[in-house]
Amino acid sequence: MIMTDTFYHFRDIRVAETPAPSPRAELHRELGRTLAELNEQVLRLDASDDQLRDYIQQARELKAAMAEQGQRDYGTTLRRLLDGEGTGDDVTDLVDFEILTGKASPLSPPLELWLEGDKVKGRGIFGLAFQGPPGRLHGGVIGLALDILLAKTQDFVEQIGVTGTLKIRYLAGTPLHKPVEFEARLIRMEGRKLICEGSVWVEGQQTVAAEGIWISPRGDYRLKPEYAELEAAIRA
Ligand SMILES: CCCCCCCCCCCC(=O)SCCNC(=O)CCNC(=O)[C@H](O)C(C)(C)COP(=O)(O)OP(=O)(O)OC[C@H]1O[C@@H](n2cnc3c(N)ncnc32)[C@H](O)[C@@H]1OP(=O)(O)O
Repeated sequence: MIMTDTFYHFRDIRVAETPAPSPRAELHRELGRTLAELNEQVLRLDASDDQLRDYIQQARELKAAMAEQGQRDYGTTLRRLLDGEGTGDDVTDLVDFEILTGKASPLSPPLELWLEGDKVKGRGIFGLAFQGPPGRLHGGVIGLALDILLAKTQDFVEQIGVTGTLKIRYLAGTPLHKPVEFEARLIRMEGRKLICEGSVWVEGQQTVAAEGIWISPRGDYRLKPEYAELEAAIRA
């Protein structure tokens, strides 16, 4: 574990964003990327039965070798963060393995998300593993991406809640292998409800529109003091 002078609290963590990764976190990202590439490679692999048996054996041996290392405990990491004593490695341990956005997850393109002014922005290139209709991104994967994108509007506010309602209108197919751009913003807050909207774009054409309602389990949503200037934008 890398020791640093900076400690993180769970509430400081932004969806899909981390501090600068440590060398260990960089290696996890490289391993995750390599496994994601392997996942693309395995699709309809044109190998003989003998070759496939050999790959199965190799994959089992790799899994067994990794299993001997064990896995760091999620609960312990989360506890340190909830106590405000999390390290940068604790943050990457949580954020980097999230589905779709985690930079060390083999289940991620990855989809990158960031805040820009009063908006959440995102970008990702999706491969064949994410295919729905031929050559197009699966609508359910788009739904997952929108769920994470819209959840990130909660970076602007105090409280973190769960998806209550997510309405999606698919306007056109979203192609694989091309940069897909995402955008979301806060519309308004009503007590424990946060209302937001998002969109998906490819080469300047909008392919998807979404509206969401997030529910805070306890406590009303309100803007973080550093985003107080959004008040005018979300009322406009
Ligand atoms: C520390 C680690 C944290 C970690 C948190 C990390 C979050 C990561 C999230 C990842 C994304 C997910 O996968 S989230 C997982 C998918 N979502 C879920 O599993 C949610 C399942 N549903 C629930 O748990 C519940 O139904 C809730 C919490 C959403 C609502 O229950 P409740 O708290 O009893 O709400 P209730 O009092 O009835 O209603 C409060 C207000 O919200 C409205 N409302 C209630 N439900 C909904 C709804 N589904 N859609 C729209 N609006 C709704 C009501 O009309 C009311 O409005 P008014 O009368 O006041 O106007």
